[in-house]
Amino acid sequence: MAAGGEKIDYVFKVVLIGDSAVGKSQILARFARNEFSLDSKATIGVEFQTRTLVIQHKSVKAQIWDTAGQERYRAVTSAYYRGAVGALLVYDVTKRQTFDHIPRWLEELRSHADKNIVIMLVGNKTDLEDQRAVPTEDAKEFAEKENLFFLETSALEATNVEAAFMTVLSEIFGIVGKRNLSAADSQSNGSAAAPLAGKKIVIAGPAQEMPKSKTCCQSS
Ligand SMILES: Nc1nc2c(ncn2[C@@H]2O[C@H](COP(=O)(O)OP(=O)(O)OP(=O)(O)O)[C@@H](O)[C@H]2O)c(=O)[nH]1
Repeated sequence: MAAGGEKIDYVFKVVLIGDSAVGKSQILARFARNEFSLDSKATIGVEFQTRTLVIQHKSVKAQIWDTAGQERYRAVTSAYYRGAVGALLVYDVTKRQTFDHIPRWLEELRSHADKNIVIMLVGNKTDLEDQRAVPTEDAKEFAEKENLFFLETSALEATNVEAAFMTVLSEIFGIVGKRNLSAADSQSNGSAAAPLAGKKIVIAGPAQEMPKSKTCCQSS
């Protein structure tokens, strides 16, 4: 649930990548609005949606970016990955080719995104079990080898979509939390975020910490 809409502690940018028609837009629709559409149109360019959640009493705005799997509709790659702290690398469990292309997507991700980006491999459309072409074990093995999180989902049945995002966001939260702790340790005045106060969100490094707003600090 959104934390009242007024106070955001963190904004985490997460990108969705994978071949066309694996279900990226529907995974996003399920997570952001709890919606699903069977006649989903191919994405052209880039879109994003947000959802605000609470993780360990902090309000986290997940900004999820979705782009076209089709090469001709893809936007400038480096801009898409800039500032991303998490990624869902999606294939369709009923289409072997979409899984075979995963190493290419991973390579693109690793060459454009921050090296500490948290990556989740996602096998979507598990509701079509009778058409399965990618055994769970194959994907699990690949994920272990490449050090990725792994889950199978169904955007249609709302299976594991929440878990996929929550795993990535919680992991990012853990990393950012640790980093902020060490930043506070190294600054004797402990005011690491103070120079940003009152300004717009600054995309600096892989994660963004929101400055505390006036409303937040006066009322608390
Ligand atoms: N059965 C089933 N169909 C799904 C699921 N997720 C998506 N689809 C369908 O698969 C088709 C493609 O879904 P999209 O979400 O548009 O795929 P995409 O990866 O965003 O495609 P691009 O925008 O071209 O990159 C649509 O017809 C969806 O309704 C799922 O979990 N189960």
